[in-house]
Amino acid sequence: MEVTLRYLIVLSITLIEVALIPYLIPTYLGQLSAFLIIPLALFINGVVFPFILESMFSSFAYALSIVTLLTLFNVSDLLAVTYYISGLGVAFLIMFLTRSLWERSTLTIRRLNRRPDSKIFLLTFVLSILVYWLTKSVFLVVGVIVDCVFSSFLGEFYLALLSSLSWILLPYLIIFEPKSYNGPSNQIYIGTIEKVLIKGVIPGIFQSGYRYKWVNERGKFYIDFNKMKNYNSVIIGSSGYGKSTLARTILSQIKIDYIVFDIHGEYSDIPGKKIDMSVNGLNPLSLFERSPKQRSTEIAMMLKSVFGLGNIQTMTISNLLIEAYQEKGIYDEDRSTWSLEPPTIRDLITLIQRKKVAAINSQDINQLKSIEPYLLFLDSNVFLGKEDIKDLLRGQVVLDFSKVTTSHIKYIIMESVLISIFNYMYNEKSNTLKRLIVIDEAPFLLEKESGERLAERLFAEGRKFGHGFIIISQYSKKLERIINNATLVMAMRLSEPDELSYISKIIGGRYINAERTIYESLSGLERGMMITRDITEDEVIIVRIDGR
Ligand SMILES: Nc1ncnc2c1ncn2[C@@H]1O[C@H](COP(=O)(O)OP(=O)(O)OP(=O)(O)O)[C@@H](O)[C@H]1O
Repeated sequence: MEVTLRYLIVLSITLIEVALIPYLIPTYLGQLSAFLIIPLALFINGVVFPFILESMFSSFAYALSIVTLLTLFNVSDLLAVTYYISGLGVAFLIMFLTRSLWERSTLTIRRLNRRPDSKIFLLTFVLSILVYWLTKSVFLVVGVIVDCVFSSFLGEFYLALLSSLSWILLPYLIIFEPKSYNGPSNQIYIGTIEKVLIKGVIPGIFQSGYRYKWVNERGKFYIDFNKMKNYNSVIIGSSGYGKSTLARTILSQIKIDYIVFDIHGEYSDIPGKKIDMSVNGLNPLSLFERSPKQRSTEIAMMLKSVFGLGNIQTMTISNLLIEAYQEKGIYDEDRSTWSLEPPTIRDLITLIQRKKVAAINSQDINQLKSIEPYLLFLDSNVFLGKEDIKDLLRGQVVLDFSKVTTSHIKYIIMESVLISIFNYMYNEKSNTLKRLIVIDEAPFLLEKESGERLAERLFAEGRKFGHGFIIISQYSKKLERIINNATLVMAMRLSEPDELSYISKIIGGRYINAERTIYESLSGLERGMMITRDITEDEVIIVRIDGR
């Protein structure tokens, strides 16, 4: 057989394998292909190629191209190369036992060139530049050079040409057909996948179970909210590593309504109306379609959380509120009155002052006095907003809290807006995501008991009504009760050991060794990188976020 034809056959086999394996990986066999199909293919190649090429040396030279294939399929460790080499070993044995083949093969050794072929050096130069231009990979360039030099000593120009060409063709086939995560429709592009966590081929000797390691991956990472079990996600990471940037990347592409709780004024450049909460404000005593009694309890509980009030103070406020609603003609039993204009904090203070004058015993006066300072503290123009909250929150909205001066007021507005979202949410069921709510600096809300309870309910019940949440936090404290209802946890660099182990456990799932590997990487992630579990592939990946 012609030498050229032999190399063409070998190259074609490799290319067919490369073309077929990507179709097998995502669809049918998942990670199994990396552990079964590739090693098997490599072993068979190792056995068959020496017979086709009629040379052990050429087959070995070709092994370098095989390394490319391995690298591209993330089976980049030396262990995997041994599948091919062991195949060569089997071929060697067969050749040795069948003397004729052995003799033909050893002819190559005798043919070894002492003076390398200059044509091949020129070829090396051209191919190296081409490979670098196409792939920007020094690894592949080194592969071409080694392959060519090896072939030049064999004096086989075609081997140099064909096996080097495979260093270009293999990456070309894969680079230009990246593995797609989550399909092309309804997607939000997040960035490029750089690594994927895979289970090692052999169980660890000094530890129980398989060891996990990161291998290079190529592909794009998308979020498709409608494919999520619930629409909730958590973004966690130390300050300055890109949490808000990631949220902005999502929001700048999303087509549906959203509400962003922007605590530090970091979302001014995304689409949508920006509302300065220090100016517009809203009346926290609005009913938001609740009954006056329910709403009075909610407000009293909120003030209890904010100021750490006692039970008697909380009850006093609740009763006062019911009275204040009644003074405005709003009654629990008459639903038609619920749409009347609600009282304000200022009305509540006036009511206390009137009641103090009218009180007949000192106990009543003292109770009223004990809550008065808190209400006076909240007597702010911020709470005199007359705009209908429903109109305020329609469409794509950024609620800018950066100019609201006191944290108590900030919190009360936040909780009131969330309660209104919560109450209006029940009006309509939905099978798709209709509105995304982004809460930056979530601990600010979650540290208060009433805020935590509210967030927990919203997280658990939002899906049915087409509401999804993105909770952003620097630490996991207080996230425990909501994180289990989050489909996607996107973690950036963390440094606290407790945080690291908690989040690694969440992302790593039930595999203890995976958790260890994630822990180590999470503590050293660069800015703009994250570790997450891809929900469609169920793979843990490292993504470089395309920040906007
Ligand atoms: N993916 C990215 N690509 C490029 N630059 C980024 C990326 N992510 C973040 N940065 C840069 O890092 C800086 C901090 O980012 P960002 O404000 O998003 O961090 P953060 O985690 O939200 O911080 P904080 O918790 O303090 O709000 C910004 O200057 C931003 O431009």
